[in-house]
Amino acid sequence: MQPLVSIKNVSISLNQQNILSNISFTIDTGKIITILGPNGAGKSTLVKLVLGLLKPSNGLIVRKKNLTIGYVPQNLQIDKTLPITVKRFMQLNPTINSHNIEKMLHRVNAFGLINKTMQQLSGGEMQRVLLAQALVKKPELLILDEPTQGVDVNGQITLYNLIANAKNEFNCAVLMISHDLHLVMAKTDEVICLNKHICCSGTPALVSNDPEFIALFGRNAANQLAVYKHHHLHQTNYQGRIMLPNFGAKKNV
Ligand SMILES: Nc1ncnc2c1ncn2[C@@H]1O[C@H](COP(=O)(O)OP(=O)(O)OP(=O)(O)O)[C@@H](O)[C@H]1O
Repeated sequence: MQPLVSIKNVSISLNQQNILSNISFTIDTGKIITILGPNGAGKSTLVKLVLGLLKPSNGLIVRKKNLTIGYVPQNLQIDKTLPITVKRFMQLNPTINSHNIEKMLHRVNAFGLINKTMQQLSGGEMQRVLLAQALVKKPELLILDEPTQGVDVNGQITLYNLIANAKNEFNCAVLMISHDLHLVMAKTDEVICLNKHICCSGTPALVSNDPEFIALFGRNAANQLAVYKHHHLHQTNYQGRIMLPNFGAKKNV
């Protein structure tokens, strides 16, 4: 099957600064890809390239013809002086009818919020509404940039479950940036570890069999988390989130 997006040897420089080099991977229907990497690694830049908001300096990005993309940003800055209800927000896309809007809000457990203003929403509620907004046009590709920032642990679990269910229901692909390794990895098909280039990539299945990890965290945690063996140690700071620097997947050095 033709990939939804094919990224071939892509590099990008911004203001004479080399941001990403030699990036190659494909995004295929029905797959969840998680991008992880330290601050400044180029994760958001890569997402912008996939979205078509930035053009590569070198290399090629090929998108399936008429590809529909749903995008969930990190957060949405809404002017406090311009209150807008969830319903009005969802109606900003005039091609979507009310029935589908209500159905999608039900789908993400946010129907009860329909008459609230966007400004009133908690972090988790806001992300569920943004997810509904991204899903309502039934995208072939769902892209999420750190969707759980500012969301508590229960909210994170809910959100990742919704994302995985949506992928199954709509048979779309998911590309997301996340630091929540312990929550996200069990639902991820492929991890791309980025630090201005792809350091390594591969399936989280490797993790659960890593004896060091099992010894450290136990089998239960191993089922939830991926361990990747990494050739070069990056100075990453995940501020309490688990980041294991020793990777064992596909190498790209
Ligand atoms: N328009 C720009 N001009 C110059 N440099 C830029 C521009 N946009 C981003 N950068 C730089 O590119 C690098 C990658 O930025 P990017 O936002 O993609 O990283 P990130 O991995 O998403 O980081 P974070 O985890 O902190 O969100 C950073 O060093 C950033 O300062």
